[in-house]
Amino acid sequence: MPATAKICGLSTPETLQAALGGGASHVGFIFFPPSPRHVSFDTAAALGTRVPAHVGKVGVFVDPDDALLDAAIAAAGLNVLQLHKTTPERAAQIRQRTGQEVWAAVAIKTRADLDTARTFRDAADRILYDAKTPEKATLPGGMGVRFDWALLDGFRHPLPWALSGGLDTSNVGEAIARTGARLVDVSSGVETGPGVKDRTKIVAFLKAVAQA
Ligand SMILES: O=C(O)c1ccccc1N[C@@H]1O[C@H](COP(=O)(O)O)[C@@H](O)[C@H]1O
Repeated sequence: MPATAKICGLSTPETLQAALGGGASHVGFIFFPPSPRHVSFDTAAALGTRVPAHVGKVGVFVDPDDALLDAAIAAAGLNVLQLHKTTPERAAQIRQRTGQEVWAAVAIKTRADLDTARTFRDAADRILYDAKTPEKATLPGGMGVRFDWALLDGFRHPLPWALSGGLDTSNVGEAIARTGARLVDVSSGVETGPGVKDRTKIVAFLKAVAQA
């Protein structure tokens, strides 16, 4: 079975269509105002209606409150919540309250950072290994930062998982071969500038994943 891919940070019908037409298993919408990929509820609603039922609709959040989650779920018809900078306790509460699938983003720079993944064992449905962005960065993701994939060698994953952080068409094949990832996630690697998704890059990325 080939690996599957989530295209994250979509904000236009054209780039969403490129992701769907190229065979993405998941599409992601960012609900974090400081991000250049942030979408309004109206935009998310318009995009959400175009996504067929077999494709996962992932909302990306940074330690969200209940009001934001409820509004985003209702607007876009989300079925996955990707949580950054959110404690296991809060993630478990969100999962219980919303009944949604929860992905816990775990920021990796050193092997010790993998310990955090274990803390989500009973709180999330999937771990998303992402690279740690610089200390003072505004965004906890979406910056094209990659971590050392060798850190995952021999790690007993506590949950199903996905690989993220600095992936693009040129390195995703190697990333899949090196880590054994069955699901990969990309944002800035399919852009021409911050928040500007490129249809050609999306299609090329998905082709590289399918061929890996
Ligand atoms: O993309 C963003 O702006 C963003 C904002 C807040 C939290 C997460 C965000 N992006 C996530 O980070 C990963 C990695 O991005 P990249 O491929 O390295 O650019 C991405 O998949 C998003 O899920």
